[in-house]
Amino acid sequence: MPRVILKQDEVEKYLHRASLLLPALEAALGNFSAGAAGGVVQPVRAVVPVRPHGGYLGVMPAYSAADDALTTKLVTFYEHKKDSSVPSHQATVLLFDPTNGSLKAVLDGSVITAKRTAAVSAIATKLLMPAFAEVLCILGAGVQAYSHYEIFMELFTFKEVMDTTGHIHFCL
Ligand SMILES: NC(=O)C1=CN([C@@H]2O[C@H](COP(=O)(O)OP(=O)(O)OC[C@H]3O[C@@H](n4cnc5c(N)ncnc54)[C@H](OP(=O)(O)O)[C@@H]3O)[C@@H](O)[C@H]2O)C=CC1
Ligand SMILES: O=C([O-])C1=[NH+]CCC1
Repeated sequence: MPRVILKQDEVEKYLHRASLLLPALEAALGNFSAGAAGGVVQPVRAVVPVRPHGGYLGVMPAYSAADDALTTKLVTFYEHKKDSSVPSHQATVLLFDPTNGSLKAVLDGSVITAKRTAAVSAIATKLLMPAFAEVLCILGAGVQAYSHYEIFMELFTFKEVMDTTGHIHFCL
């Protein structure tokens, strides 16, 4: 059995701001982009379709020599059903001891997925956004829309935010 099991509220406590992830993610992206010299082994995600139920299971293993971290995310994603109490995306992260392969921790992966994805978008935006951009437009209004809104409002300044529910938020 792993020594540590972190449920969603506990992961949320450690990751209370997605921007806490930025330095580690920038380093990880740099290491991945450096190829073999960066010491990241991350095969393309394996995806198993669950056709009768309109879903998928994705398996996302990785090893980072710089962090000496061995992990995999398991994620299921299903068609979003209106009024369902089950989120369309559910994830779990397993962390192993790289020296002997023992399972060290099982973490709820939903908060990690929401915040990591938004943080990576924010890194790309920091590098690519034109200086004159004033309006943030978010397509969709689900988990990712919220996590992107959260970190974009923390890092950037916009005059307006528009979403696909038709709401416009005036920021200045
Ligand atoms: N790259 C990555 O690492 C990750 C990518 N993703 C992807 O991000 C996307 C959003 O994920 P998530 O927020 O968790 O999903 P949710 O199910 O929480 O939200 C999906 C949102 O998209 C809206 N939507 C669906 N179809 C349309 C459409 N045709 N036009 C406008 N809005 C639409 C839904 O509206 P309604 O409620 O009205 O149906 C809902 O608000 C997905 O495609 C997901 O696979 C997610 C996690 C990680
Ligand atoms: O990385 C991820 O968790 C996912 N990408 C697309 C669906 C889920």
